[in-house]
Amino acid sequence: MSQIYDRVALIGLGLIASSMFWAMKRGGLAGEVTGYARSEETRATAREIGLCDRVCESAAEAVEGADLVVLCVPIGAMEAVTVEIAPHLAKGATVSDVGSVKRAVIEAVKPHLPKDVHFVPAHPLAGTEHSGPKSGFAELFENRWCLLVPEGADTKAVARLRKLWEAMGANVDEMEADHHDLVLAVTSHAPHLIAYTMVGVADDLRRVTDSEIIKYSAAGFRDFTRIAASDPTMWRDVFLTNKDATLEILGRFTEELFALQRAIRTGDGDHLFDYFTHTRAIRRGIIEAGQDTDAPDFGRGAAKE
Ligand SMILES: NC(=O)C1=CN([C@@H]2O[C@H](COP(=O)(O)OP(=O)(O)OC[C@H]3O[C@@H](n4cnc5c(N)ncnc54)[C@H](O)[C@@H]3O)[C@@H](O)[C@H]2O)C=CC1
Ligand SMILES: O=C(O)C(=O)Cc1ccc(O)cc1
Repeated sequence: MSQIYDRVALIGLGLIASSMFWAMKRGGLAGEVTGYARSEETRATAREIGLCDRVCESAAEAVEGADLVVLCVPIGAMEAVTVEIAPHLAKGATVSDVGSVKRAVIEAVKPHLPKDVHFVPAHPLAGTEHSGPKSGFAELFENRWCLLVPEGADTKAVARLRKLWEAMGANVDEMEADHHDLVLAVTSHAPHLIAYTMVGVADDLRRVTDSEIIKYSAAGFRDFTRIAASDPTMWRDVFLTNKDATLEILGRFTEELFALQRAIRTGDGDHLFDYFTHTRAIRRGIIEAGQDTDAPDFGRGAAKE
């Protein structure tokens, strides 16, 4: 595959940045890739494992001369990083990010960028519960969606970034920021919160010992524990910044949960049966649309069925 950018800078060297690096290297998609992470330890690990062609001592140094800069830090760090790099960005460069929430990132980043750079927010819908520089792999984005939220950005800059994500194996769609945040609240953010809660509940239930929880974990609970092992900083930031959409979905969730609770208490088998028949149809619809991988890890390189 041919080179799409001459110089890419990755700010934050965790799961997503390292997966991008390996995918770009595999495909020859970037000339030089520079990287920066806040912690000395992460920078040392990156140098050790060959993550990035050049690991820099500051974000400012990393973005110098880059034609693409991708912010791969937790959402709460996006603004500070942008303020730091803004004076050092090359004229005509594209700045993007991979944050799980889009409106908050746009509000944190856009006001600080010079007028002569293009801002094209992005969100790859691919990940695992692992984090850090060693957790990435080139196949992470294969057959996964990457949503671009261009909000009127230069069409050539958007098309070039789309090309990069497609070359890394992703299917690309464009979406408006608030809609993105609502869709993700339903499909990712609320489910993560429910998983965190379920694992917390199991832990509270002292009648079920830890060893029993581990020993008898059926697939459903096992998936909850996997999701609940996700990075606490990242997920704290997701809920703090996608507050309204998450609260709306959780409101609906608790209403439905109470209705099911009532059906169980009153012995209303018809309600339960109809509800589960409806949800089964939704699942089958997803499979027929070819959008389920049945992979144990969401995003772990499984091909579309
Ligand atoms: N983990 C996942 O499954 C997915 C995460 N995302 C988004 O991608 C972004 C990064 O997530 P991961 O790669 O999973 O995180 P990670 O925890 O693996 O890596 C984050 C990196 O950012 C660095 N960092 C933190 N604060 C910094 C700062 N102020 N300046 C410079 N570097 C800083 C950390 O040292 C670390 O190297 C987040 O915004 C997250 O919402 C998007 C899709 C999936
Ligand atoms: O590991 C999982 O189950 C995920 O859901 C991965 C994931 C986490 C955050 C995102 O914004 C996108 C994908």
